[in-house]
Amino acid sequence: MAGKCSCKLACSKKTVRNLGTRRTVKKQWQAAWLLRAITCVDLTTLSGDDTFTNVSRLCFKAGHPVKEDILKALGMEDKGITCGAVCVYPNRVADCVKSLKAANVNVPIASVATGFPSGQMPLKTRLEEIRQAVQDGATEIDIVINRTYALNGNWKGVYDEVQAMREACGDAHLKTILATGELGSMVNVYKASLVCMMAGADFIKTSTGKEGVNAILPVALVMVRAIREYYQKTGYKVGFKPAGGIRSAKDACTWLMLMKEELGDEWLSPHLFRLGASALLLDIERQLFHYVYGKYAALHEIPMS
Ligand SMILES: O=C[C@H](O)COP(=O)(O)O
Repeated sequence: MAGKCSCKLACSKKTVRNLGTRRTVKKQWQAAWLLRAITCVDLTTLSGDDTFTNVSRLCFKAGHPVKEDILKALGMEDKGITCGAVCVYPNRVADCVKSLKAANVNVPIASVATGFPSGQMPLKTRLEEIRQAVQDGATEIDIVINRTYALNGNWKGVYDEVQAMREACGDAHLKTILATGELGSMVNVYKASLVCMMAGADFIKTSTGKEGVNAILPVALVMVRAIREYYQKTGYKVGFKPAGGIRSAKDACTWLMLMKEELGDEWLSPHLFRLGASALLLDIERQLFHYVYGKYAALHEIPMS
């Protein structure tokens, strides 16, 4: 991706290169950061072969993200640590409602909607999909923006659609997925971020996880700076959700550092920060296991990850 100003782009690259190195967290501080990361994870399954069975398992895991013995060793067994939400296709929302109830787990249900991931459907259908997901029990909706409009510079079109989606959500939180890997330039990422926030997004999210390039730090930096600018100008705090390809505990810490450095401590909690990930929890649990037991877990030792 190339922005108009190569100097700014070089600065962004330097800023993000330093993120994982300038500040590193180790030992008990790393364990604390990882537990914090867990509370911000939107534990996700978005597959064609999703069934009630794997969705139930996901829901249970979202409510019990770390094994009891590890939590006890960390003195955190009574802190009610859960993931930020579960994230599924609209057709699986009812499965989540049933599974969370059966497991006695209180975790929000996020549903992707609006013809995820491409969004190539009539607006009427996309809005109906949102309403149905909310009616079925989703309290958070992850929509995709219209990339055709964005690439053609039709920002009014993007704004109008997101605003209609905002309305269709009712009380549900709206996360707008920019699909930055398909936006073609940093300038478009910046404009799309602002347009979504102006249209009422509660969160802006990098990617669907299905693009060729998903959550990457240089692009995220543009988005979080747009959030900062929007906050400074309007007083509204908008959340940030990187998603797609986030797999390691180290990555999770780096994303938290980005939030701390660019937006401050308030953006280190689930109401303003989420990590969209299907496979991140395994590595986080492995690292916590290592911190507690001084060795890496065999897979059978953390079977629910
Ligand atoms: O919104 C979440 C993403 O689809 C998850 O992507 P991932 O499977 O690469 O973690």
